[in-house]
Amino acid sequence: MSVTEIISTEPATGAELWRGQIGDAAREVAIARDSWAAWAAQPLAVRVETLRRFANVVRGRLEAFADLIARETGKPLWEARTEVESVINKVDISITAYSDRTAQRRFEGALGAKSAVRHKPHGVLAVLGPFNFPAHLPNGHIVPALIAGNAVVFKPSEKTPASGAFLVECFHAAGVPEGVVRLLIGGPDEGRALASDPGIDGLLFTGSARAGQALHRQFGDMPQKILALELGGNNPLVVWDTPDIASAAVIAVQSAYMSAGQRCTAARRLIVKDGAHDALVEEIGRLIDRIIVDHPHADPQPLMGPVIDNATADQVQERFLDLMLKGGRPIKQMGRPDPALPFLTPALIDVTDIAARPDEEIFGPVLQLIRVPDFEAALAEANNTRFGLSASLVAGDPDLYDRFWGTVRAGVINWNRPTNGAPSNAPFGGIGLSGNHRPSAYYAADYCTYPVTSSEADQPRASIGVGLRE
Ligand SMILES: NC(=O)C1=CN([C@@H]2O[C@H](COP(=O)(O)OP(=O)(O)OC[C@H]3O[C@@H](n4cnc5c(N)ncnc54)[C@H](O)[C@@H]3O)[C@@H](O)[C@H]2O)C=CC1
Ligand SMILES: O=C(O)CCC(=O)N[C@@H](CCC(=O)O)C(=O)O
Repeated sequence: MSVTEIISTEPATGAELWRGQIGDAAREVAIARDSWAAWAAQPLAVRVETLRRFANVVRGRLEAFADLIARETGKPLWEARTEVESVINKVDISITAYSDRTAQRRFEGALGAKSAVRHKPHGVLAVLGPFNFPAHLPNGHIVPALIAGNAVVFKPSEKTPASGAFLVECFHAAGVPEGVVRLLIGGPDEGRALASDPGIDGLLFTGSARAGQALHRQFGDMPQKILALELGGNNPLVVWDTPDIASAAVIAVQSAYMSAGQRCTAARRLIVKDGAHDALVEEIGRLIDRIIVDHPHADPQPLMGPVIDNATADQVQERFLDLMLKGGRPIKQMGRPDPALPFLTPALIDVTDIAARPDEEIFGPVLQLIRVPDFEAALAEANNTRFGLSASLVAGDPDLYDRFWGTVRAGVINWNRPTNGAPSNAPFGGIGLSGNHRPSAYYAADYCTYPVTSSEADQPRASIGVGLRE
């Protein structure tokens, strides 16, 4: 029997939250195709004004939106509120980015002509969103795409369709024509159908490396379509020679366990100097014991809610067990207080003695400790991954940071700051398996348009200087 509905349940309770019909990618793309030219023909000021209204609509619905995101993802309410703030802030940032990155440029050309560089929208862009930031991350593609004059077909994650539907409703309420932002409900099958629809001009994807690789293969013989991939990470946090153990431990905990470890920028590997790490590990352990893991609306507010669903909790537990079977030594065991629900307690495991450590992203609250003899080995270990999204160094010595910055391969490199919490007013993307060199956030403006170079004169101007007989 074919599935015709997507049902969204609250991870924290298992209660049904939302249900909706699975959509038809071809239909949504056709509607968007019919609508995009009129949107692109609007003056930029009209599109900008419409997007500013969208920000106001979201602002007016902040509490309802945050409540929905908290219920649907399980993230704490305070964190869901910060996600909605990011949705609002994205508008002004994207307007600035559009003029900064894609403004018209004119300069002197040959024979008194002028040269000009202007940008055009692609047409219809598909957006596939992840579950962990079901509003902020797809919004980070949709807003710049709309400002640039594209139409969008957005498929939220099958795990967070209600948040996706809410977001689309806000665009429509603000006056973005219904045909210009289309909602496609569905899972990977609908994602594949959307990605292979001949009517799209490009795909903006945030999600796992595995899905990103599949899409990259699918787009292999379509160089004419823009493909932006924002993928996962196996991010290192190196703590070296710092007297401030308390702050280092806080940075480690924030990096590893915010959003229950379900951030692409979460620290997965904590790299420390062998023999000098005991105090740090003890302090992290003390903090872990104090972390409140609870329902998103609980009082006091938790640091972490559940992971997204029971299947994910099972997988994360299996991966933790697998690290133990391979020789990892748990410092803080992963707990699951209620086996029927996906609440996991934060885990810390020493994997130094595992000879071939799996270079995989464990998308949950697991931090792997790796002890190394010297800073050279720390740098090598930080780079011992196919991914390259974020990396942080905690150390007092600026020379160490210079070496770290110069050697480590990642799109986000921080000093005495967590690996996560990247700003929206800077480019955001990774190298290696973390993306395809089309960074998002501030640079999303780049992949939402293509540049057109023109040589222009108000009268024909030409001269063949050589090669003609008198
Ligand atoms: N670099 C970045 O900016 C970010 C990356 N992520 C990454 O996203 C992942 C977590 O999100 P998930 O929702 O689990 O990712 P996912 O890859 O499972 O799903 C993402 C979206 O793609 C769709 N999809 C899945 N397989 C597909 C396929 N073969 N073809 C077409 N569509 C497909 C899904 O339905 C969903 O809408 C993590 O790996 C995380 O690191 C998450 C947030 C930010
Ligand atoms: O896309 C932006 O506007 C900035 C990047 C961003 O928000 N990054 C966040 C969340 C991404 C994730 O980890 O899933 C972060 O760095 O924490």
